[in-house]
Amino acid sequence: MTESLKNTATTGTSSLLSVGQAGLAGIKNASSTVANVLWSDHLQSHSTAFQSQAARRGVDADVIVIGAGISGLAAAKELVQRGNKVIVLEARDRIGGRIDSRAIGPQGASEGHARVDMGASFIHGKYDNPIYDLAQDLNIKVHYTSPEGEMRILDADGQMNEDSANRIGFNVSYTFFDASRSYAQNNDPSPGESLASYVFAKDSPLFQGLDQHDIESAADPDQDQQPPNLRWKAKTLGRSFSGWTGADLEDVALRWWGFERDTIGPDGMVIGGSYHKVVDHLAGLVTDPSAHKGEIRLGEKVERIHWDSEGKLVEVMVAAPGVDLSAYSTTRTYTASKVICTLPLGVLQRCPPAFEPSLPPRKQRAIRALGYGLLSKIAVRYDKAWWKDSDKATSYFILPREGNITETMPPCSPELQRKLKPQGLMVQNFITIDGSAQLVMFLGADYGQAMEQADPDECTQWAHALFKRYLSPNATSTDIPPPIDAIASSWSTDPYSFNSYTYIPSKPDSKDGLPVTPLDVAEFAVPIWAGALGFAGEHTHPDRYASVHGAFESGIREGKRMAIALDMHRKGEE
Ligand SMILES: Cc1cc2nc3c(=O)[nH]c(=O)nc-3n(C[C@H](O)[C@H](O)[C@H](O)COP(=O)(O)OP(=O)(O)OC[C@H]3O[C@@H](n4cnc5c(N)ncnc54)[C@H](O)[C@@H]3O)c2cc1C
Repeated sequence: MTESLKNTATTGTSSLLSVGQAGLAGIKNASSTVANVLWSDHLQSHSTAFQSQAARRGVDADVIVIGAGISGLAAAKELVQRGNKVIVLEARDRIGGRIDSRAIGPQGASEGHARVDMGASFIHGKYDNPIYDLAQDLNIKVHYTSPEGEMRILDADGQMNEDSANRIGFNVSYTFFDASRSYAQNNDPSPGESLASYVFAKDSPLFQGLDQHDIESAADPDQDQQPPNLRWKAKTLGRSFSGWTGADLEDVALRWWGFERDTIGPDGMVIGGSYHKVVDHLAGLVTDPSAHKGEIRLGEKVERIHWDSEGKLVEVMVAAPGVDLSAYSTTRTYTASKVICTLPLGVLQRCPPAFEPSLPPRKQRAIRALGYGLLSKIAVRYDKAWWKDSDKATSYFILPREGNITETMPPCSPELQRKLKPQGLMVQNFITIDGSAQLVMFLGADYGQAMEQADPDECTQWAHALFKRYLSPNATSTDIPPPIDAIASSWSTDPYSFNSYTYIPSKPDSKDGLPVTPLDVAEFAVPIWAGALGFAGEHTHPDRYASVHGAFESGIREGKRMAIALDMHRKGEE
């Protein structure tokens, strides 16, 4: 956060750092105090007009939206376009939340220079997906993997022939995306059964067609033993899908796997770290200067949400991050008829604001019981690409080596290493727009935790060594340049996210002992406080949780619902 933001937030004077189409550059360069000051000046006039209208009604806005991630921005856009006054309160000094197109390299985030998407980078499903449609409208380049797949399974020893690699690759994606889903639907797995119990079962399609001898003589990979036969490789590759679920497959419920009605068609990778264009576009619509209806305020951490049921108002109290809440005079209160809360599940679980009155038991159960997993990334940038297929959005899967399963484990203590199960690592060739070359490693669940706890420089060296060994095993070290930059994510400790996305766990709720189901996700979509407090965010969409498109749709859903309620109120139809 910049000094100017910190100051305004703690003194309680105006921190009217809003986002407007013309001002997006100011937001992107939020580290530049000069840009902020200039932008604040511009906003003073904009907000004065806004406040004088609101003041007449004794409230700051019709609706306050908490969080400027994609769900909050979608909700705010919907409300503004339907004629409502909206303030979006965002704790960070940037918009986008778990969409985080980070500048990498010396030039910063100016247009045409390198960025990398450290949060969402794929558009999952081409059809029935509003994010794909938006990307088309905004001319965002999306790379679609061909049906044959630009997927390379890599074995540092070069022992695996192409046929075996293809077979394993097919088995893993078929088992994970098709067979397990139809098994769960056509059978009646108990709520406690895990996705792993099907995927790694002895007769699982994961092992179909693999060498019979290998299958019979397979050692249990969990026993930290040799031999890396094909069955073992398929299993370690299968484990790398903890990046997809955010959790070990042992922790994900089989029963609800494939229950969702999700988007259709292939996944596409957003090129050049440009996912931010989607949120920038929505922010522009929210703060459209011709409408003067919406504002986005950064550096406003919501600490308390109070419903005045008699006055039919909701008060939202904000504090500068780190400010002691007992010093209420240093905070600011916003008042509105309604509030939409898009705080991530991780924030609601670990560091929620005070809800007054407290959240009803069913909402509390949903918060407690749902799983919230981790996907981490480390992006390493080079002057030029030295690996094959650097012009394609290739996914490389690095498999552990025989006799050296710790090599593919992030740098961590021997105790932690003993807890990690051997698993493959997905590395994405990340297509840039500035001519530089980037490799991004995806690490799910425990691997992500270990990486995010480690020293970033050590992680970079570890990732670089793995890339060298696996992506170009025959090159001499002089052929391969050292990295020029690297960024590692920190989603697990980020106080505005605390991990990455929702999953439905196989473990029952710790308090009532009952199974967790998609109804717990649906529970979030139910507004409370006589409709004054609504909820949006990826964790509130039973069909499309854990995704950008799900979060977006949840925001549109809540924005629309509140706009209708406000219209009815204005017409006296309540
Ligand atoms: C590493 C990673 C990779 C991913 N990859 C993909 C992908 O490829 N494709 C895909 O579809 N999805 C992906 N996802 C999931 C997707 O990014 C999320 O589902 C989606 O962006 C969530 O949007 P949201 O609006 O629900 O939440 P968020 O984006 O988290 O928005 C919530 C906002 O609330 C703010 N906030 C938090 N606390 C406070 C507070 N106290 N006061 C005020 N504001 C607060 C946060 O700063 C944040 O801006 C990925 C996520 C991660 C982390």
